[in-house]
Amino acid sequence: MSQGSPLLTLSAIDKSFDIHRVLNSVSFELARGEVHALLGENGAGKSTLMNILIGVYSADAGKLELEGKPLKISKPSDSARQGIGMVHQHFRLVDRLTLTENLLLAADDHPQLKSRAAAREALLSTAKEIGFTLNPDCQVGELSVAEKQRAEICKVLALGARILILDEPTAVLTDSEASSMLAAIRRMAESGRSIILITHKLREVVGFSHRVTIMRRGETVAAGLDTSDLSIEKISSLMMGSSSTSLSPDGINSKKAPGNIQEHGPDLLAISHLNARRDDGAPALTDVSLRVRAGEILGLAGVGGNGQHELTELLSGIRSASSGSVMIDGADALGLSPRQRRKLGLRVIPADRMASALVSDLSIAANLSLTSVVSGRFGRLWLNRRRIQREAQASIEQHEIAGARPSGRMGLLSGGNAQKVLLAREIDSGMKLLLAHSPTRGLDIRASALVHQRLREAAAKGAACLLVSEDVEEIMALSDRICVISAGKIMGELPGDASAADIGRLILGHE
Ligand SMILES: Nc1ncnc2c1ncn2[C@@H]1O[C@H](COP(=O)(O)OP(=O)(O)OP(=O)(O)O)[C@@H](O)[C@H]1O
Repeated sequence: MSQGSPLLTLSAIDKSFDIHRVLNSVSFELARGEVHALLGENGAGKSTLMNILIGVYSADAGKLELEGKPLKISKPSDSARQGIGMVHQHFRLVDRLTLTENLLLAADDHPQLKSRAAAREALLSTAKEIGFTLNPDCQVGELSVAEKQRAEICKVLALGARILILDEPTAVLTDSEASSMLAAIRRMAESGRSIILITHKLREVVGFSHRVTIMRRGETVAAGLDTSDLSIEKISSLMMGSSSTSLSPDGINSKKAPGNIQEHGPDLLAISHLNARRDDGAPALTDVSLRVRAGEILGLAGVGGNGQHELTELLSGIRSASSGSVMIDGADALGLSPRQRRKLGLRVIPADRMASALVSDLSIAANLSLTSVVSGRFGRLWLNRRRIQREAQASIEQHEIAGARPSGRMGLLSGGNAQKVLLAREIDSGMKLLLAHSPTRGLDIRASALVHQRLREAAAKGAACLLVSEDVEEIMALSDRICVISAGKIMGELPGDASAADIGRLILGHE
């Protein structure tokens, strides 16, 4: 990392939405060739600050400077012209096009990338430089999540980014994919680029970043600290205020709650010899049998892409099985709609909450009441809107959904607060079986701990919980029993106190 004058400086940035002050005199400084982690709890203001830098929002006050000169950014193309690029969590690639075509689509301001051959060559040389392999002629829709991410990074770099903002780049990756991504990020910095790494994973901050800036509630609480002098405990207390370090680095309370393991009741979920296919016709699930009893959490561990997605869709009622049976609370559920399964007591926290469970264009009250409206609880002919608002306000208070108003738009909530809305809606008195898929993905330490607490409480009250997660620590922290899935097959069952090595052996197919 090069010393000397900073490459980029943001000083005393203010931003409000209506009367809500989101950034309060925030400062941030980036050096040439560094990986600079930007850290803060859900809702701290990280995305808003970065959106100001890339021209999506404009600041109400404050100053931006690039190489000591004022930087004027009023729209995204201004930041791109200055060599600032962002890779968002939801990739901006068109699935039906090849990677080369995606680059051409984004290359309006880049006459040197106008021909297909030039765009293709730019992608290949960028990939080679940072140690990625990619095929520029492959349709993006055929790529895995990790490949799409590499593709998006190459696209942004090929467009000339020298400052690269990465928004939680490892959130959707497996452990080994994440390690190679982090190593590539270091290589990008070594080649002179500057990286802003937004992450919730403190190990990535300490292990892979040169410096860290920490935000809390719209303010900078630590600016540009050298990570070589910092422990994970110190970072976590700076992030959350001093009261806070009973949580482990990734937000996982390492002990199961005392009394969590109780006398388990009857099977509320019984899956027998289930077979299903993927969208492309290949086998997704082969002869899967599982049962989850009242009062227990069954963890389903495995590397992502091994049938977990299809299993959750199938249990939710949005994918069909080729054979086998699924019983929910003793009733045959396979032929039932999602709504009928809900009546049996099934509640679902899907992996991609914004795509499959929440409606970002609707209000928070509408999202909280969505399922009750369908069931007629707020009236059959006319909706009792006042009651919907009143109950939403009570839910917001009870679940401490910061910055939320019943009439506020769902899509504007931060990730952690959006998950709280979903938990508030799904964990209700009618719940018997909770299916939670990667419930803490993208959440900060405190929000993750809250989700874990909710799962434990649900089990303690007698619900059966199926926790599907790629995060082995999460599985170990919460599960009473653990099953391992690989290539769509259940590889075996382990007790809740099994070690990561035991789980790893089953994932690899070794007894
Ligand atoms: N366009 C907007 N209108 C109103 N409020 C907004 C808007 N964008 C963000 N907010 C609010 O600003 C606050 C900061 O949100 P922001 O997304 O910047 O946080 P974050 O630190 O990136 O959180 P996360 O880690 O969950 O992504 C939140 O309370 C959010 O609801």
